[in-house]
Amino acid sequence: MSLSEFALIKQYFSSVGGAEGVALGVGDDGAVLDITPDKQLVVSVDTLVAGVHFPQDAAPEDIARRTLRVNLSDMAAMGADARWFTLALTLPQAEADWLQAFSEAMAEDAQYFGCALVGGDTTSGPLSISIQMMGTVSRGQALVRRGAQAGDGVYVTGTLGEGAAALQVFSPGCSYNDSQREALLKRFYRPEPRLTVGRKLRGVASAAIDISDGLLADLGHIAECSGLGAELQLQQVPVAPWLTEAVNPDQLQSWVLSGGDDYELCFTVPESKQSLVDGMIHRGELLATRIGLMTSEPGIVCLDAEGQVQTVACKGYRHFN
Ligand SMILES: Nc1ncnc2c1ncn2[C@@H]1O[C@H](COP(=O)(O)OP(=O)(O)OP(=O)(O)O)[C@@H](O)[C@H]1O
Ligand SMILES: Cc1ncc(C[n+]2csc(CCOP(=O)(O)O)c2C)c(N)n1
Ligand SMILES: [Mg+2]
Repeated sequence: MSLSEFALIKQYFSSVGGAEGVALGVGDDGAVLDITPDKQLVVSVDTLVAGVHFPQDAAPEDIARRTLRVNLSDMAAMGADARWFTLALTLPQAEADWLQAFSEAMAEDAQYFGCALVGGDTTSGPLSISIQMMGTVSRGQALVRRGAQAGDGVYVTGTLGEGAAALQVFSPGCSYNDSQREALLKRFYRPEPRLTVGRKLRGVASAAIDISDGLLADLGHIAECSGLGAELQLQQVPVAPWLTEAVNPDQLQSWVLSGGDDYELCFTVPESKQSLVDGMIHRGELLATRIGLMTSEPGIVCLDAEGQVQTVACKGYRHFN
């Protein structure tokens, strides 16, 4: 029987680390490593494979921006300042035009987000791009998945569902109009890594993760790592109004809760900090919405507007499922 992505990692790789200087190893959005008495290095790696993470015929500039931003999203989830990255590129062929467009877009985004390419590896084979991202935080300031406590509020940045909705644009017979299509493609290829939010949440959030696999799956990681569960108020989960109008409610709910590819942050806040966070949201300093509560009972419970428990079938994207 084939193992799922997470069972595989747990069985074969979760106990390989554990050396001196490893403040946090396998199991979070990035590892946290002690480098100086007051600074820690945050490291993560994410691979994008043609046909799995983006369409085979995607433009080189789109692939470059998406790959960099998806990796920056893990730094945001850790509350880290992104600093340096390496690039491992596997290409079916070396085409000058493709490489020019890819490298120009990557350089432009790297400059915009304040990180620098410092090395990599180039091989021939099916199109696949890996970025290893390195960032820094002051010691003890990294946001981690395991820090939530029962009673903490659950929040999410931005809006959810557009990542999954964008996949329809790549299918024949897609029913979006031109401006919707454009907005979804932008969202898919240029997700906004929530680096500023991550920084603001240092010392405030008790746990954080970025939503790559879907809200239920990724909030599930915070819950599991913290030995807790969560209650989600479904009607509070933020969705772009135009998407609510354009898509049938069942389809929309599945995209919002389980679609993935949103690259927003989900984070938890202890009660003592909630008025601070709610004030920041109210003043427009933090683009986030409170969507639920951490509970001591394991599992994620979804509640509808009447407080009734709703069963949601698909929990999120998994490789090898
Ligand atoms: N082959 C591996 N060896 C060691 N650790 C791994 C391996 N694959 C994944 N991990 C670790 O397992 C955890 C979960 O990995 P995963 O790729 O799901 O990260 P994520 O941040 O949740 O998702 P995403 O890759 O979409 O950002 C991370 O801590 C990651 O570093
Ligand atoms: C062409 C195409 N088909 C499907 C998807 C959906 N998808 C693929 S991997 C993934 C989870 C995040 O990946 P990982 O866990 O590897 O970071 C999601 C939601 C896509 N993005 N592109
Ligand atoms: Mg992540």
